[in-house]
Amino acid sequence: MEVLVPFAAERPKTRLEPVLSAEERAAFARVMLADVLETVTETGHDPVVLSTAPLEDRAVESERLSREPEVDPRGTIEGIDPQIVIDDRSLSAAVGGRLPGPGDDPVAVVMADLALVTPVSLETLFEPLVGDGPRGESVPDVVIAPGRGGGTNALVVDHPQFSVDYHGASYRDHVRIAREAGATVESVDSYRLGTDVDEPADLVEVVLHGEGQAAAFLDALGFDLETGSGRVTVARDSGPI
Ligand SMILES: Nc1nc2c(ncn2[C@@H]2O[C@H](COP(=O)(O)OP(=O)(O)OP(=O)(O)O)[C@@H](O)[C@H]2O)c(=O)[nH]1
Ligand SMILES: C[C@H](OP(=O)(O)O)C(=O)O
Repeated sequence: MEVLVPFAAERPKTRLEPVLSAEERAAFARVMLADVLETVTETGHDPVVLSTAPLEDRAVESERLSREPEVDPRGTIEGIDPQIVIDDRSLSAAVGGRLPGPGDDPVAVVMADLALVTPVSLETLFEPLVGDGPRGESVPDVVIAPGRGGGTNALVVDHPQFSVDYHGASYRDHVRIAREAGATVESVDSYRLGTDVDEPADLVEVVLHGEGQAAAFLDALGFDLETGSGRVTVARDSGPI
């Protein structure tokens, strides 16, 4: 099964602008990508990065980041060597171009900003379609991991008529598209798969529960929890550089 990891290499993570500089956002996106690629590999699948631009071109020259020996701002993916496909079309067009046709193997799509993803959580996505359990009529054609806020954080597709329409309330759109295509859908109930890192508030989850390079990256930049009478937030020990 092909596991696609879409990646916006240019100007990524704009919604983190209140807490990270443009260079830090680019580096953080790369580090989260590295965590996702490592996790996909640990499940026994070979990830394919579907990137808007070559990754080599994204220089990261942050003075502060270069002073952090613990953190590689490009993300360490030693020994993984993922296939990288460049496609500068929109997200939906690029992913849609690689979905399975009649008779093809299933294709999975796992977003690059799932900084909490673990092999166990990813298996809950893969299991219904490509797991070792008994095959039967209950095997779904499409498995979806919804993201908080209406998005689609991960998918496995085994139906030739299914298509993608990302952005907005794409979870609802994908359920509708599947039904209209005559495909059966299963939804995955997972905190880790449901947590994509879009906004400053999402960094709380990474600081609290992250186990990979993304959590180490935030720690190196001085992020920590800020607790008070209201909801927990994050703060960093200096402003963006
Ligand atoms: N290949 C490809 N991947 C994309 C594109 N847009 C977003 N992605 C990836 O899709 C996933 C979800 O992206 P979003 O959170 O919607 O967008 P983002 O660019 O990461 O962040 P924002 O700028 O804050 O919207 C991430 O893995 C992105 O890297 C695109 O146009 N092409
Ligand atoms: C791509 C988009 O991601 P979000 O903006 O919801 O993180 C979606 O899941 O449709």
